[in-house]
Amino acid sequence: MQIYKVGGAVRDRLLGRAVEDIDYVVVGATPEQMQAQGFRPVGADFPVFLHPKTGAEYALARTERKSGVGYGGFTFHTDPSVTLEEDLIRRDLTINAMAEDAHGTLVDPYGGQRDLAARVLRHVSPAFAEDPLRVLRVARFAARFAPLGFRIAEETLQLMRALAESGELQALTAERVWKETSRALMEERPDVYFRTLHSCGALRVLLPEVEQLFGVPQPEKHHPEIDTGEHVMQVVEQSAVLNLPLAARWAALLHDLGKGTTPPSEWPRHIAHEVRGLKLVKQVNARFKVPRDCQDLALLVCELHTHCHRAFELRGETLLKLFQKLDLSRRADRLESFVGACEADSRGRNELGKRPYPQADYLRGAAQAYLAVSAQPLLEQGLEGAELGKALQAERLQALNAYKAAHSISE
Ligand SMILES: Nc1ccn([C@@H]2O[C@H](COP(=O)(O)OP(=O)(O)OP(=O)(O)O)[C@@H](O)[C@H]2O)c(=O)n1
Repeated sequence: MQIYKVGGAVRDRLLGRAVEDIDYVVVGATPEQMQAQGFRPVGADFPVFLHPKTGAEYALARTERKSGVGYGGFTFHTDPSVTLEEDLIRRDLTINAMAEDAHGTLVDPYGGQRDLAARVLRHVSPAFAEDPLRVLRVARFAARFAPLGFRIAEETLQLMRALAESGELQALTAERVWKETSRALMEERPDVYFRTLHSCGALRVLLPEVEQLFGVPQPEKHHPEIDTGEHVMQVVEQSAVLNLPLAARWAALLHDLGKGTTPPSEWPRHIAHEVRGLKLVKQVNARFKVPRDCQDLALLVCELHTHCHRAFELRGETLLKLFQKLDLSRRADRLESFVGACEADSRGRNELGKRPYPQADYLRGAAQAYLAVSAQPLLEQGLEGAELGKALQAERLQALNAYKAAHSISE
């Protein structure tokens, strides 16, 4: 049997990037031979094995034929006569379809090096269409490699368009879509993922609530970019510039969904879009079985982002309600993500986005004042239950009013 490194490890080495995990392909072996050498099979029907010591993945060279729609709709053909070239041709992109033998010799039958040098994401062959998830993968690689100047080949975009139109994307499981999307959100240019999906027609299928923001105008005074879809893309981009965690990036993507349901007669204003957005955010969260912390933050940012922008105008009572909604006394960690997503929103507006955002520090200070109020003295006075709750809120309100007063004096 011959063993080769394949895929991301080869690509990343050639790009001079850190190699995280190494995948291997094995040519000329049977499952029985692999097991005899101590490799552990990953699943009953899947020709992938784990190395007994390193845990690295070793896949038998295989060809795939489609047998049905969706995940699990594959049959694998694997036998010792499948060649390395036959295995590589069914992979997604030329830059992912290179292999390297134990001596470091590169096997590159489909122009991976050429495309790396030219900064092109190009599919290897029509076998690309065997797995519709690849539409999302290409968009994710575009998001990752955009800072290096990569673009998607025109013929690959056409194939992605055809797949988006074929209805196959609907069959992708929630888990697979969320995995790609959450990984893409953590890339350097997450907006490029959504821009790519928008341009090939996949956003319409996967996230129609975001798709419908394109073409919706906002008032030029606050939004020189005008188009709501463009605004949201810039906000998502800024969420990465600010190095925000996943939940805040997800919230950045969904914060303005309500603007997609404003009657055109009201454009470019979007009265109560924060509340109108909530139903749509819930809908998207449920569709992709999004983790709880991401779900909750997206709802909070959707409902309350304008509060954050208007922080200086908020009365003590409103600040109190805001912090209660954020459940700050139990979830103090949430403040940074909330404020971060709101700052990304403020920055995602062309040149106007370069304005400072003093609201962030103001709210941080107010939150400190709120959290500094301790229940201990009240407990010592013998208060309990609803009475204790009421007294605690009164003290918090006092602290917030004092903070507000001190802040306006110092201004
Ligand atoms: N739907 C898929 C998934 C994977 N692959 C192939 O399997 C390799 C390994 O897949 P994976 O580990 O998911 O991706 P990497 O390329 O290693 O990228 P990443 O750095 O994102 O892990 C890819 O390079 C590609 O050759 C593919 O062709 N189609």
